[in-house]
Amino acid sequence: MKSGERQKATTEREGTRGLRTAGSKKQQGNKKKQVRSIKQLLAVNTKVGTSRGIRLWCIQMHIGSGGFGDVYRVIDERSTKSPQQEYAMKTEIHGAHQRRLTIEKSILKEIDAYTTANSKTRHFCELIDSGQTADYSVNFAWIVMTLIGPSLDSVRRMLNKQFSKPCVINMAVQILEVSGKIFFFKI
Ligand SMILES: Nc1ncnc2c1ncn2[C@@H]1O[C@H](COP(=O)(O)OP(=O)(O)OP(=O)(O)O)[C@@H](O)[C@H]1O
Repeated sequence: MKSGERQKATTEREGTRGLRTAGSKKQQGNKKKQVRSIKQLLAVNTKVGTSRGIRLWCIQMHIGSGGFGDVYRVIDERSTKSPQQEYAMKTEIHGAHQRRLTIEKSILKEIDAYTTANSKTRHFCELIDSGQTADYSVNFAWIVMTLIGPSLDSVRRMLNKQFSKPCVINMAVQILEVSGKIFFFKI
């Protein structure tokens, strides 16, 4: 992340009030989840933004967590659009894996530049905003991107592990298309 982008975040909450500890008893059942339980999630209505940013992101809900970050549904509190457009914010607590979000951000930027220049169908999330905050007891870096639907895995579970044949073919075509693009980007 460039130094100019390392702006101090503005928040409407102070101290650690915007944070809550992640993990229920069930979540603490295995080793991976035990690691997650000591991390903290941002509470609903927490505001995150940069001092020079036009947008102020308001946390709506925690969508899920990956190996190195948490993902939230957010809206831009300063937007006058109605209905409010929803986005996804991925956060990363500063630590051993910090560079993963930086790498993800540069990949999204590169893809953005390509898709804008070539007006190609999107298969990737658009990078909307990014920043870093030190306003809470834990520092975290964040990116805001297009909000997409639930993962294929959760849809599969919702459908009792049954996809129709046309659906499978449609998914296969899209996966091949996106694989071709990833190859093009040499990611
Ligand atoms: N742009 C997005 N819109 C909606 N949900 C998202 C978005 N990005 C990620 N998610 C969801 O957030 C959760 C965590 O995603 P994340 O990308 O952090 O980890 P992952 O892909 O599951 O694993 P890994 O850490 O190995 O990349 C997943 O349930 C994913 O479906």
